[in-house]
Order: sequence, then structure tokens, then C-alpha cells
Amino acid sequence: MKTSIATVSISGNFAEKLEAIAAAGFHGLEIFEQDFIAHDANPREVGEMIRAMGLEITIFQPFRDFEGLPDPLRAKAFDRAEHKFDLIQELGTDLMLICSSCHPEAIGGIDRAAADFHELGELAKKRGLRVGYEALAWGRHVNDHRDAWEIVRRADHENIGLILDSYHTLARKIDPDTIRRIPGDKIFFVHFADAPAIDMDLLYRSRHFRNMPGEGDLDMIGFTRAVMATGYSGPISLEIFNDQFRGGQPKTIAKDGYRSLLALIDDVHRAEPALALTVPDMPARIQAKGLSFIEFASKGQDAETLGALLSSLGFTACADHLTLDLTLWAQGDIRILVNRETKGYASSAFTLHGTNVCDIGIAVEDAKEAAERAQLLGADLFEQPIDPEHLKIPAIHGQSGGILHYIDDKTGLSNVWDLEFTNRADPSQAAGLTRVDHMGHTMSYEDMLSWSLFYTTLFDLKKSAMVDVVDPDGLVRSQALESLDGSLRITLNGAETHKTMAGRFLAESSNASVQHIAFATDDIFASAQRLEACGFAPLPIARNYYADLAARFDIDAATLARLRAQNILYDEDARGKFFQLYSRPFADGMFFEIVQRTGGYEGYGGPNAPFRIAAQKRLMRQKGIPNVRPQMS
Ligand SMILES: O=C(O)c1ccc(O)c(O)c1
Ligand SMILES: [Mg+2]
Repeated sequence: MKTSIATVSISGNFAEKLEAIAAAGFHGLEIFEQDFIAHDANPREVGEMIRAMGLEITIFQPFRDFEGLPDPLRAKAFDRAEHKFDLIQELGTDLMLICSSCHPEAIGGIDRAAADFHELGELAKKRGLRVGYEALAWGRHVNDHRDAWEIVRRADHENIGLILDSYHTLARKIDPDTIRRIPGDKIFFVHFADAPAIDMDLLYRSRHFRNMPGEGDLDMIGFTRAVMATGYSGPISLEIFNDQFRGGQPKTIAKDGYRSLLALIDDVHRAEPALALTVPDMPARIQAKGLSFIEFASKGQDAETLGALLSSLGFTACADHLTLDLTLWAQGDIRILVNRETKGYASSAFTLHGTNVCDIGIAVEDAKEAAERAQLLGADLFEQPIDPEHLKIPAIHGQSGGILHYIDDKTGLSNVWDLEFTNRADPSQAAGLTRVDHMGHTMSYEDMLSWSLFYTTLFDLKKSAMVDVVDPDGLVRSQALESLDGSLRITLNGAETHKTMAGRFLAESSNASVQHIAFATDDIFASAQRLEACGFAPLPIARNYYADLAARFDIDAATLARLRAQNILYDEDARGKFFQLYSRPFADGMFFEIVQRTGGYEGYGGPNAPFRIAAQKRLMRQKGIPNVRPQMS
């Protein structure tokens, strides 16, 4: 089975597109006509250049407004087709895509269109070429693959076949199982594209919001299963029109595309093992069992400041690494590492970003298997020289330069704390913080899909709906990824401008990846009191907020008074309640959060975000410096 991608899916000039497509591992590419026309080389040279890169041209597209025209437009359309046949022969491919006509003068009529295609089939046959017909979801007369198939069937020509496109079928809510009735050898080509579930004009959504399989909400697995059930054996090809991708990094987008296709094929194989698919033999999506550790890179005075903040949060420095300048701070089941090494990965991360989270450890059943899945999906393994006595813990490069380690009990990796750390004391219970509730990544909005694809293809996570977080200076989009049992929760926060709290963090930390960490407690009021005793300085919340809370929710006066006195934010949903207490910002705008969930509350306090952000910005402005250090009492 060959993988392919349309050049229109990738940003950059023609040469950059080709390079990115080849580097990502695709077998071939679809030449999108515009990309070819904009490029300054003749078709023969273009074909040779592509083949020299080890790629094949899987199709040339699109040819528009062909079928069902009255003369003289009809004759002109055949004439245009002959010109394009010359071109594709020089490029060195044998397949051309015709999309259903949007021409205002197209007459319609299944048999008229079929007759046009039969006649074109004869011309194609003389040259050994083939033509595929695709129904655009907004085609003037043909906008459903079932009608396109009827035309192809009646055209009854071996050189004329059908082209399917997941977007056109699924965006129109056509049952993909109707594809199972089409003979596989008459399907000449298939386009794969996902899209978000937003109510929007079909053409506009297609041209601007398509995304990689798995990044959107369409039933890509159902569609692919139906296609494969027909016996289709042509390329599986991505055709993604997306505004963010057009402005992105060619290599990243091509790599994401390849990752999305492999994950899709793997999903389809697991859903319907009887289908003839060449699948990479990869472990299933990994069940994450939580965050085993979060590691900061820091140094000197910065590390002292971070230590003081952790201590005010009730953490104690429980152990030191045997050979590295690495301290383990712990409380309940939470492990925070502070790495002060002057060489190696953490040191470079500190040089680049300042104090930041450089590494996270995810607890899994089998670390080796987890790393294997990641590697097969295109992730790069992370390795740096270690003491031969130390555990070799599998790790990969995450997004934005971060490292992700896999920790398991199965191969003894979770013994690392006993084996490699000294002066061990029990974790603190000082403020009653029990575990990491969630960790918040911040990235620019353009990169959000890439991040969610990374996590959701590696781990078994569900995506919650995207929410808007209103910052006084712009909008931040936030999306949560959660393991089914809630043991791993990650939020992705996409900043659109540098003026937002999130955008400023990115600018000032040179794109560090973790902006906040939320710890869980079973009793937020008790924790707040104990934190005060530890010297914790909470983020002061505007008094107006509490007056509004009283109006919005049924909260008794005593509870409201405690919330106000302790600067605790409150939210509730149909299932339960949510309490939040924030630290002051540190290190370029990072912050900690303490949360309590009761009764299965599912969110992250989204409605409170504007008030929290306003408070953070107020504090940063008051101090007159962008990067406020926490105030210790
Ligand atoms: O948006 C379009 O015009 C267009 C063109 C060719 C395709 O294959 C397609 O799916 C859409
Ligand atoms: Mg298409």
C-alpha cells in the first residue's frame, strides 16, 4: 500500500514541499496544478526531479468543469483535457483527477456526463492514461460519490474510474458504508482528509479547515474501512487544505501527515483485522497511568527561587541523585525534579528557555513498548550518555524540544528513585497535595493540531471540546486531552498573539512548553491554610469576582467568605464542583495551581480563566517587571 500527499497540503515553495514530503517517508505525491504552475521548470524536469528524490507522482489534479457542458464550451473542455494529457505525460504520471463541475452553464444529467467521460476515456486510452472522477461536496449537479459512481459506471470505460474523498463524503453526512458497494478496481484514487465539526459552508470549511486524519471529528476509520473493504489497492493520499498548515513548517506538517496516516491504518487494522492492509507491526495506543515526574531545568539563583516556591507549596527536597546535580522534591504522589547540571540536555534547555520544564515522565505498563510505538510513528528517540550503572529509561523527543520518558514497574524503571537517589526521606504531606491533576502546555495556535496529534496517536486519550479562554489582550484556545480514567490530563493552550499571558510566556521563554502544573488536593480549604503556614503567597483575586459568584451559584455565606479570604476560585458543572487556588507567576510567566474536584467535575475552570489571567497581569504590571518572582513571607 502506497502513501501519498497532495502538494497543496504543505507550505513552502515547490522544492521545499518535495523535500519535506520525501523526508517524511511518503512514497509519492499528488501534483496540485497551482504548485506546478508557480514553479519555474518544465514538466519533464519536474518529473525527473521528483523521481530522483525517490518519489513517484501518484496523480495530477485538479481538472475542473469538464462534464455536461453545451457546445462550444464542451469542445473547449475536451481541448483543455488534451493539453493536460500532454502535460501529465511529460511529468510522468498516468492519472488525472477531474472534479465535478461547478460551471454555471453545466447542464447536468447522468447520461450526458457518462457520455462525456466515455469519449474522454477513448482519448485517454490512446495515450495509456487514466482519468478519475471526484464528486465535490459543492458540485453543481454532482455532489455525492454515489452519483459520481453512477456516471463512472455508465461511462463504462476501462480508462475511467472513480475518485473518493473522505471530506466530500463525510462532510455531507453520507453513510461511508455506501462505498462498500463499489468495485475496488473502479476506484482509481482516494483522498483522505479530516475536518472539525463546525457548522459552516461546505466549500469554505474544505478550503480552510481540513486537517490530518485524527485531528478533526470526521469518521475517518469508518470511511477507510469501507474503502478497504472494496479491495481498493491504490495509494492512500492526504489532501489537506488548511490555513494554519499553509503558514507552518513544511517538514513538521509532512511528518504529522505521515504520522496521521500510519495511526489511521493501525486503527483500521485493529477495528477490522480481516481487511487486506499492510500495517506496520506496532503496539496499540499506550494507556498512560499518570505523570511519574516533572523535571525542571534551572540553575543558580533561579533554582533557589524555584526551591523556595516549591517549599512554600509544601514540598520537601527528599533526595539527591547519586551522581547528577538533581534534586527530588516530593509531596504525596507528586515528584518534581530540579536539574542543575551544567552539561547535557537539561543544561542546554536552561540556556535556551531559562527555568522551565525540560522533561516529563509518564507512567506506563511497558516502557519499551511505548517507545516503540512512538518511534514507529516518527518520533525521535532521545539518548544522552549515562553512567553504565544507571537505568536506561526509554525516552523520546516531544514537541517544542521537550523530552518524554516512559517509566514502568514491569521492567523495574520505577525503582529509579530507590536505586539512583540518596539521602532519601519520605515525601512531604505538608499541604495535602496528592497528585498532579493536570499539566498545561502552551504553544502558538498554529501548532495546536500538531501537539494533539502527537499525544493522541501515542496514548489512548480522549479529546475534549476546544474552549475559548479570554485574556484581556486576546484569545487563547484550550483543549484537554485525558486518559479514560483521568490519570493523565494534559491541557493544550494555543496562543494567537504575543500579548496574551500565554503568548508572552512563549516569547519570553523562547517557546518553553509547560506553562502550568496543577496539583490535586482532597480539601482545598485545609490545603490553603497549610500552604499559608508554609509561606505560600496566593494570586490575589479581585473582590468583584466573589460578588459575582454569589449571584451565579448557590453558595452559603460561610463558604463564600472562605473562598474570598483564601483567594479560591469556584466552578461547577452537572456532575460536581471545582475549586482552584493559584500561585503567583514565576519564571517568564509559569504558575502552579491547586485544585479540588468533587463528584466527577469534568472541566478545568474555563469560566474562571479571564479573572485568573487579569489577576496575573495585574500583579506583573504592579511590579513593573514582566517576570515577577514569587514573594515569600
Ligand atoms: O476545493 C477544491 O476545489 C478541490 C479540488 C480538488 C479536490 O480533490 C478536492 O477535494 C477539492
Ligand atoms: Mg479531493
